[in-house]
Amino acid sequence: MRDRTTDGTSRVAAPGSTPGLEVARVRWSVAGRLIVDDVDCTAPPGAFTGLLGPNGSGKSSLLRLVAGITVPDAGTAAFAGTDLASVRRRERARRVAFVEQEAAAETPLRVLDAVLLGRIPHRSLLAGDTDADRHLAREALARVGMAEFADRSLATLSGGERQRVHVARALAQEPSLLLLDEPTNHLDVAAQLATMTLARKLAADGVTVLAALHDLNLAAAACDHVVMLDAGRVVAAGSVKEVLVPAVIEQVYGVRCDVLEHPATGRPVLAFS
Ligand SMILES: Nc1ncnc2c1ncn2[C@@H]1O[C@H](COP(=O)(O)OP(=O)(O)OP(=O)(O)O)[C@@H](O)[C@H]1O
Repeated sequence: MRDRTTDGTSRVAAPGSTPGLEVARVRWSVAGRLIVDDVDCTAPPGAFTGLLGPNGSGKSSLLRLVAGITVPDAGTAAFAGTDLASVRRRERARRVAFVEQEAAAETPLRVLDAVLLGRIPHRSLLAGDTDADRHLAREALARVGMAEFADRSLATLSGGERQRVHVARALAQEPSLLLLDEPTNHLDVAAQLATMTLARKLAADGVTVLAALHDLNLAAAACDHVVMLDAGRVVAAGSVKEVLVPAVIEQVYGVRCDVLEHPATGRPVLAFS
């Protein structure tokens, strides 16, 4: 598995018994504009990968291509060695969960029922929820700290609460590949840290997690692997220590930064100036 960057270098991704997500030569244009420009990148199996880059760099577009919501003009996204485009919709929904950045307008739905939607790919078409489904859905709500909201109407929740319910729905789906588009949006600092800890835990349990993130310090603190996009292209990929360096940050964001070491974790901390 390789990440190919614009300087032509490539890097072997972290070893794993089965390949995780492998995006190969993916291109996507809309209205005559190239948005995702020949992207090669990987999300190693059982790791938490951060997809980074400035506003408009193509993070959401790439996630939507991997999720199968949009179809690339060229290239493939394979998971565990299988081209996802060749997988039937229902099977794909069992394997891949996607939490979008801005959820669609909410229908009046009870929180627990919203989470139970994640179980649909796992049951036969006419069957209703089972006790096991409801148990899993409640467990998923508990994992995102929303257990006591099960009977509330989704429409009455705050942005951050709703965001966590969408993550719970993705967890109830029991995916092997979890795609998250800015999962810490709307969240306070404690909820942000809890979300990152959860992503790390899921990865440790074998889920391949790919999350678009804006906060470079959250990515530095939590990710195993990062991919930096700029103008639809991969400009750097690798470990946090390899990618989150002053030269890359300055090139991509046009800001100066120093990289310090976290006194407790030893991970990089970026100080911008
Ligand atoms: N359906 C579309 N029609 C036209 N332009 C689009 C469409 N989807 C995405 N774009 C454009 O593609 C570019 C990349 O958008 P995208 O949402 O993928 O970026 P992003 O990195 O996720 O940005 P942000 O960090 O601001 O969420 C933007 O300039 C956006 O306006």
